[in-house]
Amino acid sequence: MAELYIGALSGTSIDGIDVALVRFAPGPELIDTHFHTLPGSLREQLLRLSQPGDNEIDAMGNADVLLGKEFAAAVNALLAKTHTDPTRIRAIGSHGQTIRHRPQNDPCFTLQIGDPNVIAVETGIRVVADFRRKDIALGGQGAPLVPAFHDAIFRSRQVDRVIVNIGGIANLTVLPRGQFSPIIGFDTGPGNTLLDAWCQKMLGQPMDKDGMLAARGRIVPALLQSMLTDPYFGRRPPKTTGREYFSMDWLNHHLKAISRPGVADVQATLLALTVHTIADAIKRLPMLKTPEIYICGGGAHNIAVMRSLQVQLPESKVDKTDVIGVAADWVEAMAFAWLARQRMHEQPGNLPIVTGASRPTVLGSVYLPG
Ligand SMILES: Nc1ncnc2c1ncn2[C@@H]1O[C@H](COP(=O)(O)OP(=O)(O)OP(=O)(O)O)[C@@H](O)[C@H]1O
Ligand SMILES: CC(=O)N[C@H]1[C@@H]2OC[C@@H](O2)[C@@H](O)[C@@H]1O[C@H](C)C(=O)O
Repeated sequence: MAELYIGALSGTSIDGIDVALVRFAPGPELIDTHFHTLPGSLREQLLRLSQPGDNEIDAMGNADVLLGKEFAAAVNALLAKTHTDPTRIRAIGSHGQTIRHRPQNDPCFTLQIGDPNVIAVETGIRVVADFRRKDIALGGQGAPLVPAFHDAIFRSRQVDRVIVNIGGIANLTVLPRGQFSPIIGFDTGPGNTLLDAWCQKMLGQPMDKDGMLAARGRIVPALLQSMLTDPYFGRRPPKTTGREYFSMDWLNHHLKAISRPGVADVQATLLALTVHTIADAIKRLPMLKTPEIYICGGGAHNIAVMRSLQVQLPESKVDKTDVIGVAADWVEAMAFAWLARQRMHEQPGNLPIVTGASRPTVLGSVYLPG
């Protein structure tokens, strides 16, 4: 029997909440979507919580509830838009908002907020949340989780494929055409986070729309080389990272040695960093024969990013995931609908080969409205 789920996510760009209504019959079909803008004050609070600071517990407790309300509002708006009664939804899969991810700590941890109890009560729908920590309890990094979903919907028998999500952080999934070849998945490094941060700082704009500022600049080779020396890029997977690592402090550290860099030149160099680290990660993948490369996440709209990826990977066709059936903006939200369904069907959600966990496991806890 067909089932309806809603996937909800606020990603590392902290630009707003993506919600997707998905029908599983049993393959997933995207029915409709909604993007819910976060109030500016809450966005500020979340950005602050993403870096170590003062009085974090009070700030986190407050943001946890406020964000839960925003997730509920986002879901309710989608239900209204689609004239869907809440009783028809089997569950909401809510990722929440990552405010800290410390895969290198001992013990490592990850923290997502957006209280699922509030979401359940204010929507009247059961919520599956806390998707990452069971994987961490089993020795994994709790991320990336989307590779299992990519495998479920994007794997081809004929060609090798690489799916690249360019969100705040960029992550990729390698889907070899052979049924039994292992999937590879990891975070390549910064996606849009530094591009957004520099643009915000220098121009007061939340993003460099279509890479226009970057297109006016020239790459600063010394800055690019300095950033590329970061050990993260050379590390072997499993590996994940976050905006608390690739932060303005990280950029300022590398800028120190550069005398009077131009605003557009730094933007161009940051764009080159994103593209270079993704392309380099793909070039170093074993066993792939000219894979097809499909991009999702907000970075797929950055024309300059897409063009330069194609230049760096001339033998492959670089395209958006739209051409293989899912609009680039909605892959992640759909993935959390899928993960909620995995939870309700008591099926594993993680891929140990990707996260480093000791075994596949059912992910997430269930929160009831009643
Ligand atoms: N037209 C555009 N031009 C340039 N950049 C864009 C454009 N549209 C979206 N973006 C970028 O995409 C970002 C949002 O991407 P997305 O929603 O995939 O991030 P996210 O889901 O928060 O991240 P993550 O996958 O890391 O959790 C914006 O912050 C912006 O940098
Ligand atoms: C801890 C965390 O929130 N990680 C995100 C982040 O954003 C992109 C990349 O880094 C990815 O590893 C992950 O999100 C997706 C949804 C994932 O788990 O696959």
